[in-house]
Amino acid sequence: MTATIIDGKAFAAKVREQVAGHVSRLKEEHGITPGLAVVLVGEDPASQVYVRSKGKQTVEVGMNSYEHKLDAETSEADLLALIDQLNNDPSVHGILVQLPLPEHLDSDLVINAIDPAKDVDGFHISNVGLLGTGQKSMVPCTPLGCLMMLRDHHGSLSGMNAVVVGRSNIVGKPMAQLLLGDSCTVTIAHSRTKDLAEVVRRADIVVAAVGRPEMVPGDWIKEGATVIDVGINRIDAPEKGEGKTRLVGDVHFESAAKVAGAITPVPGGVGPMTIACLLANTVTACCRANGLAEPQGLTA
Ligand SMILES: Nc1nc(=O)c2c([nH]1)NC[C@@H]1CN(c3ccc(C(=O)N[C@@H](CCC(=O)O)C(=O)O)cc3)C=[N+]21
Ligand SMILES: [Mg+2]
Repeated sequence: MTATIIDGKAFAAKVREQVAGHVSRLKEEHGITPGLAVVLVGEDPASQVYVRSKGKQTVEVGMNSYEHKLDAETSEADLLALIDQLNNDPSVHGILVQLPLPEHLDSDLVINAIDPAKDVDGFHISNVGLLGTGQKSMVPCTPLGCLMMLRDHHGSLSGMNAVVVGRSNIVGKPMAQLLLGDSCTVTIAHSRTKDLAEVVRRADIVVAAVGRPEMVPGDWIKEGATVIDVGINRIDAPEKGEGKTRLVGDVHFESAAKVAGAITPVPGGVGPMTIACLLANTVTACCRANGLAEPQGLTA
C-alpha cells in the first residue's frame, strides 16, 4: 500500500484563489482593500524569508501589505507603541508579529496587546478562549490549514481517533480544539507521553507537531491512517554534497508513506497552507470589521 500524497501546495493555491475573489468583491462592491501588517523584530534569516514570502503572497491576492522591520534591540515600549498605532489604523485589518521575538521582549505581553479582532494568528488570549468555548474567533493559521486538508480528504471527521503529538500554544493545543469541534476523539501526546508509539498506533488521524526531525517512524502508524506533518526541520544532507541541507518533517516520510492512507509532504504540505490561511484570516477580519458577511469555507 502506498499513501495518497495530500498536496498542500496545490490546495494553498486554491485557497489563495478564493481569497483573491473575496478581495476583488470587497474592492468593487465596497471600496475596501484588506490590509495585513507584519512586524519583524531582528534579523533572523529564516524569519526574513517567511516575512518576504508572506508579503509577496499578500500583494498577489490583491491586499495591501505593510512590513515593519525593527532592529533587534527595539524596546518593549517602542514595539507596543507600534502595535497601538496598527490597532488604531483603519487600513490595517490584520496584524502579525513574527515569532520568536528576541529574548528581552515578553511575547505574551506583546501578543495580548494586539486588538483581538486584528489578531490573524489567533494567539491573543481572547481568541484562545473563544476557540476553546466554540465561539467565533480568529483561528491559528497552521491548525486551520491542517483542518481544511483533513475535511477535504475525509468529508466528515466525526468519531475518528485523532492523536496530536505536540502541545504548543501555536499548533498542538488549538489543533486539538479544532478536531474536537469536528467531533473527533482527541488525544494530545507529547515528549513525556508513556508508550507514545502505542498511543500513535491507535490514531485514524495523526498530527505531528513536535519539532523533532523524523521522530515518528512508519511503524508507529496504523495501516490506512491519515498523517499530517507540521514539522519543518532543516537537517544536514551530506548526500547532496558538502555543507548541503534539506527540509524534513517530524514524520519519517518514506516509511510512513508505506502504511498511511494519506500523508502530507515536507516541503509542500502544511507550510504553504499556513500562509494561505493567514491571507484567509485577513479577509475574514476585514469583513467582520466592516459588518459584512464573511467568506464561507475559509474559517473553522
Ligand atoms: N506570528 C507568527 N506566525 C506564524 O505563522 C509564524 C511565525 N510567527 N514564525 C515562524 C513560523 C514559521 N511559519 C511558516 C510558514 C510557512 C512555511 C512554508 O511555506 N514552508 C514551505 C517551505 C519553505 C522553505 O523552503 O524553507 C513548505 O513547507 O513547503 C514555513 C513556515 C510561520 N510561522
Ligand atoms: Mg510541543
